[in-house]
Amino acid sequence: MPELVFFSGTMDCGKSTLALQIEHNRSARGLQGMIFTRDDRAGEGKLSSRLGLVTDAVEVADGQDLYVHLVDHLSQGRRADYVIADEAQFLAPEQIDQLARVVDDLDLDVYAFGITTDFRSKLFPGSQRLVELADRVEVLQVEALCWCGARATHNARTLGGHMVVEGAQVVVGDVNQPDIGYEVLCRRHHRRRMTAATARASALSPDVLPVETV
Ligand SMILES: Nc1ncnc2c1ncn2[C@@H]1O[C@H](COP(=O)(O)OP(=O)(O)O)[C@@H](O)[C@H]1O
Ligand SMILES: Cc1cn([C@H]2C[C@H](O)[C@@H](COP(=O)(O)O)O2)c(=O)[nH]c1=O
Repeated sequence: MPELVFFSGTMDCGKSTLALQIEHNRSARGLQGMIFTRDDRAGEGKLSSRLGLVTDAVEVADGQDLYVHLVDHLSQGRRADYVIADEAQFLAPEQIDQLARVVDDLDLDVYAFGITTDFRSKLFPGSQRLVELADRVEVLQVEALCWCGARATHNARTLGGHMVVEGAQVVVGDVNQPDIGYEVLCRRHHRRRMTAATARASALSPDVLPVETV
């Protein structure tokens, strides 16, 4: 049975790498994939991994109907044996419904990859819809780690190394704004807004001893 699978995890846990591996293994056996992405750090129409691999992809636009895109593609006599959607957190909920329809009505497997929550630990609308609709949600095996060594479960946005909790939900990483970065943290340190830089700074500052009053 074809499936809608949501591979989810924090940033930097290997989602795009896995997407490229699935694509490689299937294309090595003569299958052809339809690859969707949106706002990849490598630029428009690219699916890239931090390991340096990159492939061409269809850049999804606002309001684009992904089911219609597949139907048009197939009715032109072109092939699509499976579908990959990277950066799926950036898709609209309706586009996730369209991907579910691709599974159910076109009998194609759809592998979606994305982060579940944003820098404030709130669900992205696209990821929420994936959790609601997916046949399976798979958490990636390679753990990203917090600076303290615990498993990283949350994504922090940083400004000059300091965690911020205000701002737009979507700010693509590694492009345009050099001051803004992302860091994965465990829940404890995300709650305390303690990044690697702030932890280092507080470790360096001299202990403040309680002052005894007479
Ligand atoms: N220099 C490196 N050597 C080995 N593995 C690396 C290196 N740089 C990145 N990685 C691996 O790549 C992962 C990030 O891959 P990527 O697919 O881009 O992540 P995601 O799409 O989840 O953000 C890291 O978690 C790490 O396992
Ligand atoms: C937490 C968070 C992330 N983003 C952006 C930053 C990156 O461009 C992608 C995640 O890509 P990755 O391959 O999983 O590293 O999402 C964002 O726009 N808003 C956020 O809150």
